[in-house]
Amino acid sequence: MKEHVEKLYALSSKPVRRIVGLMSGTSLDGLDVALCRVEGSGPGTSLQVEHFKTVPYEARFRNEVREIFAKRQIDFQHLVLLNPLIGLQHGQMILDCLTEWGIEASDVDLIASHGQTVFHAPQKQHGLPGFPNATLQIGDGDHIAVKTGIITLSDFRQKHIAAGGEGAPLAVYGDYFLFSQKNENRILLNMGGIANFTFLPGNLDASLVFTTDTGPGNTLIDALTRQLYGKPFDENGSIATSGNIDGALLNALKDASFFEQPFPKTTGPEVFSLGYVEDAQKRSNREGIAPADLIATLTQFSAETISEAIRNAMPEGEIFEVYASGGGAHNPVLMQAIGALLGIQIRRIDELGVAGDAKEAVLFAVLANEAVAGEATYFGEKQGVPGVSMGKISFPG
Ligand SMILES: Nc1ncnc2c1ncn2[C@@H]1O[C@H](COP(=O)(O)OP(=O)(O)OP(=O)(O)O)[C@@H](O)[C@H]1O
Ligand SMILES: CC(=O)N[C@H]1[C@@H]2OC[C@@H](O2)[C@@H](O)[C@@H]1O[C@H](C)C(=O)O
Repeated sequence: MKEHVEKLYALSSKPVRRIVGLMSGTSLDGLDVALCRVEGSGPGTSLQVEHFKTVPYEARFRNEVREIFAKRQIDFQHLVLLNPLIGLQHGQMILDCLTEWGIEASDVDLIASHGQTVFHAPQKQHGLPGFPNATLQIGDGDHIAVKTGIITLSDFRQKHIAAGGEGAPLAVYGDYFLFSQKNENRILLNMGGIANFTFLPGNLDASLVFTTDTGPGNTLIDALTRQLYGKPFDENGSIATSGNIDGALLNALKDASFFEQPFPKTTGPEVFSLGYVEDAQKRSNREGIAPADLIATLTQFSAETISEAIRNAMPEGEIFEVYASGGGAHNPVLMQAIGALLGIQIRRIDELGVAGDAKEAVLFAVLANEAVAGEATYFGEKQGVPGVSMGKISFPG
């Protein structure tokens, strides 16, 4: 309908847009909801997080998603049913947040919804000749738009693949626009289920900017803590602190083709799963390892693969700062191990004005802002994809 297109067109020239960014990550802990006030676009973007909340998922809902999450064989009907269900649930969660914050839905310009990744399959991972990079996020945008009455952009990753990427990480776009700083080389490290980082050169040269996954962040620590201790995660690294790192198992864990691949690269819990750990235990003859030693070793595995990736990305002798975000930034064992391996004090992204837990939701608000009001930004050869506009538009009526 013309009325919707006209509204969208008017949005593109508003001086300030109010955008709700949403992220539901691989940890399945909840929906991150960030209400952002965004001015300008591209390198001229300035953004303020007005409100942020992680709406926790109920155990039943989390288990429903786990039934299909990162699995090659699933009940197909279950996947089809979850697509609208997640859209509706996310829509309701947004409405509840807005009520809590005293904001009318009519005062929000856009919703930017990542959805829930259910399977990530870059070509380098699936290896099937003739098949492209692929990834699937569910939680349909039309349902969010109709439920909330707010124009919704969703399914951001497909355009990245269509333009030659692996569909992730998309962090580079938000990181470059919001956090680049002249004369400071920055690594923005996000440690969710999977860890990734963006390199932002202090000379602000967009063609040197790039972003990549490094491998597991918390996903293996979470999976084994769930299995061995019946807890969702190793709170404050207390289990890891009580265990010892096992060198033989650590070497077996690090012996995987993903770590040999050049940057940029992506992965997911499809690879870094319970089966991955069991296989490394078998190869290193550590099937009987004490639970705390296993958690300590998995924590060190994340820390070493993250630090080695950062080292490999930085030119020799170059000075840089690392700003951490995501749930892993709350794990002191992980943070200290990375700092020790890199020989620097790891800082937190919160110092740069955005709460670490909100950063990924904010990223999608930036991507939606770019789609509606931005110009093409060239990121050069290193990133491997052109500066495309991402996200599919759903009108509420
Ligand atoms: N206090 C804490 N101590 C240790 N770990 C923590 C703490 N708080 C959060 N975490 C870890 O952070 C995880 C959640 O991180 P986050 O929400 O950033 O991940 P995600 O966004 O779901 O994942 P991804 O970024 O891979 O999509 C938890 O599952 C847990 O492992
Ligand atoms: C396929 C997918 O959902 N990937 C996520 C995941 O979580 C962290 C890491 O793996 C990253 O590559 C990506 O998310 C962030 C938001 C990104 O695209 O930058």
